[in-house]
Amino acid sequence: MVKKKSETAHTPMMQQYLKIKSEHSDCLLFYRMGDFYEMFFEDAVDASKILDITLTKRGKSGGEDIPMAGVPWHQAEGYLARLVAAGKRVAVCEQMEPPDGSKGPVRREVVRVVTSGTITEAELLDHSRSAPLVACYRKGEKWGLAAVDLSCGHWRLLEGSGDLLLDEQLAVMAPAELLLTTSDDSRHSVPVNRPGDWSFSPAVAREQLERHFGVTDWDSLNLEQHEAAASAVGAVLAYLGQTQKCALEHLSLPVFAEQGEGMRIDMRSRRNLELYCSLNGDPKGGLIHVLDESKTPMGARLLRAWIDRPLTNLAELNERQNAVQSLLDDQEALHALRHGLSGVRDMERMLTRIVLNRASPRDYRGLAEAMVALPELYAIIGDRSGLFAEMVQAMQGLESLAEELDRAIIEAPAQVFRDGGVIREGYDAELDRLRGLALDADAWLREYEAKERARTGLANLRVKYNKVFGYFIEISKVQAKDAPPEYVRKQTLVNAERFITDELHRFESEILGAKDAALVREGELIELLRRKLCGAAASIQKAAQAVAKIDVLSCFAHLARSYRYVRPEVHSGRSMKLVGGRHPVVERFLESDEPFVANDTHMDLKSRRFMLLTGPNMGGKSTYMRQVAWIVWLAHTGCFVPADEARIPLTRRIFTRVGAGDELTSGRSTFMVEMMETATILNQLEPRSLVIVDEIGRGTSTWDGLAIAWSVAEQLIAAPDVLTLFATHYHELTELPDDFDEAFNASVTVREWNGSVIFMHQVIEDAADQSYGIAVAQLAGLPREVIKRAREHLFRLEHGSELAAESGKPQLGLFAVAEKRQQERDLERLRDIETLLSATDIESMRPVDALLLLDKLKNEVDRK
Ligand SMILES: Nc1ncnc2c1ncn2[C@@H]1O[C@H](COP(=O)(O)OP(=O)(O)OP(=O)(O)O)[C@@H](O)[C@H]1O
Repeated sequence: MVKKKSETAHTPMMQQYLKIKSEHSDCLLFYRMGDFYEMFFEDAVDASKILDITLTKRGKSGGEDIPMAGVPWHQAEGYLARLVAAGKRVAVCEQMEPPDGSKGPVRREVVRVVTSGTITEAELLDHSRSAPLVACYRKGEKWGLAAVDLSCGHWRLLEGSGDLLLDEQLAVMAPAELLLTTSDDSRHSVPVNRPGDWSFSPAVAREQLERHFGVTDWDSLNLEQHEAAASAVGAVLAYLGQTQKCALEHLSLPVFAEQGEGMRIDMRSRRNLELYCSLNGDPKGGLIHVLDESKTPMGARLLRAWIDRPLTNLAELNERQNAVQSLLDDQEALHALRHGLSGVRDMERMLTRIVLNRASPRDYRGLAEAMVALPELYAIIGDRSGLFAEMVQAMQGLESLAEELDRAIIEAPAQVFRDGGVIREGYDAELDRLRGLALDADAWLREYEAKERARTGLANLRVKYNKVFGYFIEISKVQAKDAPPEYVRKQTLVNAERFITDELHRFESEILGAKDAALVREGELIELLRRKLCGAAASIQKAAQAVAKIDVLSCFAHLARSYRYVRPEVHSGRSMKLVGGRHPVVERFLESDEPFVANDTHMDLKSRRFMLLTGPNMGGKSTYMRQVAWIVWLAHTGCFVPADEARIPLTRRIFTRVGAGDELTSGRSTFMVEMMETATILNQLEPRSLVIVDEIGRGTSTWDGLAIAWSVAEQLIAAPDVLTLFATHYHELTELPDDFDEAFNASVTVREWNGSVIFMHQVIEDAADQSYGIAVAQLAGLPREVIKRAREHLFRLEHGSELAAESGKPQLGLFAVAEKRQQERDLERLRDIETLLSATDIESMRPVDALLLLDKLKNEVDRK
């Protein structure tokens, strides 16, 4: 702990620092001093460790050195990123006036608090995903969420009830920062802030909306009926007010749109299906990576959002599919669109930085280029109807602003405004004049010199410049006496006299001031442009969203064309027909000499609602089941699907239980995770669910495992309106179709050749004949001795009863063993009850003890 001396003993600057720091005690303070942001005391010590920068000292406090560390202002972004990533909040304190040596320290103010949910700098953000600030308001079971992506200006408001749905929605939103009320003690892995319960209120939302957006028509936001969401909006806006301290014109209005539920897929299933990354954490193995062939950052983010939140509204889905089809049918337009899109940079985030006054000259240039590209894009789209009509409309009307911005900003501006030169020549006459003044100074001086020589007749009159006197006229000693009276003598040298004139003086102040004046003029022009852009912010955001949509739709069309995806027919019936289905990720990563084997899937609610999939390890069961899940999922996003033909029932939920790794860090074993996933499925099943179960009951004894798998399978078969694909290594389960008409067997084929196995990856409608586990183990390189011994054991186990009959010892069948164990356990329990009762003296018992005993006995019985 660094001791602080009383404030009066500090320099005025340090007093100012301490005052500002005390107002932002929960933040690290970036205190602007000239070209650096300096940090002092503990902030300096912390930052020097996190950023690996030198810790120095400046002045003393209580007799001890004050630690200091600093970062150059023009490199602040990278340092901010690292501090925020390390969980810090940083208050950025700027000099609010030019330094003036005569008075005390210059006025400084905190202009912004950087937190993980309020970052806007390109370097600190992943272009392909949004990182929203989310406020969560809870009242009993009910909750409201308000998510705002400050860097793009989008809102998303949700309401619902129950923790399960809330956790699911929060996980999909993936907030960068969460705002909670003080009573909300839920645990989260993202930074949490509690901005004060007062701010979670519709009244605050109203007041803030009026202040920031001039909104008085509260009804238009549809928040009146959604108090929980409105309360969350209040918290977000109040927090942004506290941390951003500037206008937020780029934010769209927080309108509560009835989103309908959409398809629900819990976070575990998303992980199991490898949506964002492969199970081993590699993003390249995730579906998003494989599908994201978008051209713009806005497109990449929207693609993720569409895949993240599949639709269950058939009309909306159809609109998307129609748009994709229309581009697929017009290759020329598709090619031209994708070409046009590739030059469009991140309009949304550049605009945000411009509105928040944090932009670099390159943001202005980038936005100019993006806006200039819009007419070309809507010209290609032409008069297509449906979704396209809306998009074209959103992109129109910005032409003159785009033209002006393009005319104003040079082609390749510098990273910072400091040295000027950002505005093009010819854009502003006054700027051109000021710049011209500086440039033409030499010519003017030569002209002036010639004019004065001619006027005075002094042949050796010279106009010169030095740093001490500035511009002056020098005349040799001999001729100096003939200098005209308006020449004012400034200095006498051995051989010459130096003079100044009013005209020269005026010129000098103009020249010396011209550069500064040009910079100031440029600043004014940029500010004017900025205001115009702020005024058009909502339209530009809409245009950016239209660009994002065009990008995603053309990406879908491109995927369909490049990888042979077909348009799925999503229908309100219950049957599924996939012909030649493929796994979108696996098919891309296979070596070229190893083609992906396409497979069909036919399911319906009557006789084919439960597929029991058996077959050897490595046979392709997991791949097959995931491919079915992916095709169903993608079909609900508007994306075409990897198959030759696809007819898919409208699906409301996808559940998966897929061989998870241990979640040791969360203190759960493999078996525990398996059971939790299974419980989630069985407890939440609802009509129109698709269930994928890839192995169940492996982490425990064979008997327990088989018994659990069997009863889970029965439950799934009985569930109304649910389609299930169930892979297992328990061959005993292949008997299920004998007992249930709704179930059928399928297996992945394998061939034996020269004592080895060859995986055919073909799914056929039959149970697997054997398991090939030992053959796969041999392929994996298990020592020969172990394989040999395993074969002997296998033979003994498989022929156990025959061997036993031969040896005279009785052998029990699978269920006979389980039954015998159960009997033994029952007997044991009965003995426990007997012992308890015989040790009881009823005579001496108080009524309450009798009741307690009864309760104990009942528990024993219930345990059964
Ligand atoms: N249809 C297919 N066409 C081509 N290769 C495939 C196909 N399906 C699977 N494969 C290949 O086989 C490998 C193993 O497949 P998968 O993991 O699906 O087998 P599995 O039967 O689930 O095995 P296990 O029971 O051990 O989990 C995959 O990584 C893939 O390389």
